[in-house]
Parts: sequence; C-alpha cells; structure tokens
Amino acid sequence: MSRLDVRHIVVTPIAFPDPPLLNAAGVHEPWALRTIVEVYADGGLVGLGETYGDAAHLVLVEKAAGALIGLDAFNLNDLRSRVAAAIGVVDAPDRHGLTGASSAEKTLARVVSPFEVACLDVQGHATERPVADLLGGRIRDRVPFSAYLFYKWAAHPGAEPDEWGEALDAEGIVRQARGMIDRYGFGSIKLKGGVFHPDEEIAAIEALREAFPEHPLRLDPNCAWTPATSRRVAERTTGLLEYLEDPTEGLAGMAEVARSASMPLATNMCVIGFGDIAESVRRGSVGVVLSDHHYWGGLRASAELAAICRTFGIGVSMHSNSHLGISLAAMVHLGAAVPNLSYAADTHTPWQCGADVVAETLTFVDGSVAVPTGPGLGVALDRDALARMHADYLRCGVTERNDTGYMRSIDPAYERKRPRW
Ligand SMILES: O=C([O-])[C@@H](O)[C@@H](O)[C@H](O)[C@@H](O)C(=O)[O-]
Ligand SMILES: [Mg+2]
Repeated sequence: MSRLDVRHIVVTPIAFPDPPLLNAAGVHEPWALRTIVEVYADGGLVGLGETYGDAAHLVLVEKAAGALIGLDAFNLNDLRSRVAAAIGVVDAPDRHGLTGASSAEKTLARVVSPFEVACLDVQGHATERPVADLLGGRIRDRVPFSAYLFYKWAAHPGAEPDEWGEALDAEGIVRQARGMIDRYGFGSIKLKGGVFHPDEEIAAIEALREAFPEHPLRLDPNCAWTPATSRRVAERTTGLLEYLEDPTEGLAGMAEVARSASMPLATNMCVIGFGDIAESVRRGSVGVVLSDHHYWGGLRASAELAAICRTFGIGVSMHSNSHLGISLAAMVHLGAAVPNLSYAADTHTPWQCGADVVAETLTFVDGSVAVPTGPGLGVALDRDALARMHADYLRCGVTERNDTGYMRSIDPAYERKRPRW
C-alpha cells in the first residue's frame, strides 16, 4: 500500500454533564470537558481520537494538529516527532493533580495520544482490520471493567438529583455498588477514597465485602494519606483488598508502605512515564501499574508499558478519568491485545449517565465490553451529539477541570491537602 497522508484535522472541544463526584482534590464540576479529534486522510478515511479538554492542553492539541498535515498515517514515529517539534518543550500540568506530577515528557505524551489513536483508526479503516489487530491481535474477545464507586452528593447545588443519588457513607456506597452491578454486571469494585477519614473508608470497604463476598475490592485515596496512615490502612484491610491504589505520594513513600502491606500497591500517580519505571522497580514501590493511553502517549506506548511490566512481574490494569465512547473503544482494543491485563480496568462510563459522542455506545455485558470486530476502533461519531456538546462547551463557562476551586465555591473553608491524614 502506498502512503496514506493526513489531509485535514478537526479539533472540537466539548462538554457533557458530570455528577458531583467527591475525591481528594474536591468535587467534580457540573460539566466534564473533552476534546474530540477527527483525522481525515487520503481516500476519504477518517480516524477518531479523544483527549482532555483543559484550555492549556487544547491549545497544544490545536498546535499539533496543524503540524500533522501531510503525515503518513502509518508513520507513528513521525507523528511523535512532528508533535514534539510543534509544541516544543512545554509543561502543561492539570490543576487537579489526580494523575500525578506533570512534566514536559508527559505533556508531549498527552498531546500525541489522541492523534495516535486516530491514526490507528485510519489504519484500521484502510486495512479493514480492528485496531486490536494492529496492536498485535486480540488475546481476549471481551475486556472486563470494574464498578468505579464514588462518594457523592445527591445533586450539584441548586440542581435536580442525578440518577445515582447520594452516597456519603458505607450504606450509600453499598447502595451505589448494587445499582451499578445490577445495571452493568461488574465483577470487581473500586472505591474512590481520600474523601473521608480513613476509618470511614475502611468501614465502607468492610460493608462492601459483606454485601459482595466474591467481588475483588480496591481502594484509591489519590495520595491523601501519609506513609504511616497508609501502613495502618493496609494492615486493617488485609484480606479485603486485591490492591491498594496510590495510598501515598511518591516512589519512596509507596516503597515504604509496600514493604509491610500484604496486598500489592497499584498506581496511576507515581509511575506515570517510562522514566519512572527503573526507580520503581529498584525500590519495589508498586505491584500494579494502571496504564492510561491518554497520558502514556497512546495505545502502542501503553502496550510497551505492559511488556515492561511483564518483564518485572508487575501487574497491569487501566486508569480512567471522565471520558466518552471513543476513549472507551480505544481502551477496549488495547485491553484485547495486552496479554498481561491482569485486572479489570477502571471506567467512568456509568457516570456519563448516557451522554456520548459516538453513534452506538459500546455496551457492558457481565461487566465486560465485547471487542468490536469492524475496522478501526469500531465507533462512529454522532455529529448531532458532537455539535450539541460543543455548544455546551461554549456556554458552560468551564475551561479547565478544577475540582478544588469548585468545592471552594461551595465551601469556602475547604482546603486542598496532600496528605490530608
Ligand atoms: O474522576 C476522579 O475524580 C478521579 O479521582 C480521577 O480523576 C482519577 O484520576 C482516577 O480515577 C484515579 O484512579 O486516580
Ligand atoms: Mg488512581
């Protein structure tokens, strides 16, 4: 096949309603932001990508798009070089800090990612093969996800309650788990912690264990605890958790906790780039890495990460932020092709409350999503939804995810602390 050149790229920032989910940084704003990338190539082929919508990131994505015209959609190395040259050495951190520290390397990876996914989608359409085949071929036909529970308010201030209702204690969390498992069939459960005193979050884990004796459980406080608190929680949750995610900050702190914890420690906050892996292995900081193609540089980079983890006997799962159906499809293709996806992946899909930018959203059956068999990612844009969500972006007034700022607008005494306990 001859070259398949990129002719035109459309970058569209969008917003969709987000429930008031609580975390260690504050609370989700009423709108979540994403950016949708459409890459048009020779022969009328189009590929899709999805990424963050924060203003500083959007500027870089737009800059990169301009540099990719004429790129051969099969040359993903050239894609990375062009993006690097277009944006220069720049660090565009996210404000919430829930995906760990920022760096120029991570910023570049974040900007490359949606274009890489879109080019793989183009390649898939050109070859009439699913993206999973381009990543080495599917090892599984269905990719398992976990129920991702959040403490939450019933509604944003002044708004109508959302479909999930309030969850501010163990009883509310068990109710939420039941609703999510009834609807999606998830076979494992993750609780987003770092919101209440660790004793309350341990009580929620104990209540989940009682209500769901067979479901593997995880707890993720996003580094809200000191190493000493983390060790205490690890001891009290022995036998309850399949892994404890990012209890404390940094590779040294995690290693200190890992030395006494009976369960593996997982992370999407301290091993966030290839440069972190050697030190993590040397220190024994983590037993599971949650890959995320949005900030590891795309699907191929995430597959490389998984191969390195395999070498060192480190487990692999997938991290999630608020996302829509293009990202879900990308995660499913990656999950299908990674041999050592050792844990069910995270997803925020239930929190979208049905909103999507793709025409036919992939569905969960028994907690898993079937790997699409059609060409490319196997999802198509719903153009009316895209236009509606872009209009929402323009009118919603949110240009950057700011969980702490939003929380402070409701409770001026709120302070962001890491660690808090
Ligand atoms: O959506 C959230 O509030 C999560 O806390 C998210 O931003 C984290 O990045 C994530 O889910 C995690 O696993 O740390
Ligand atoms: Mg996490």
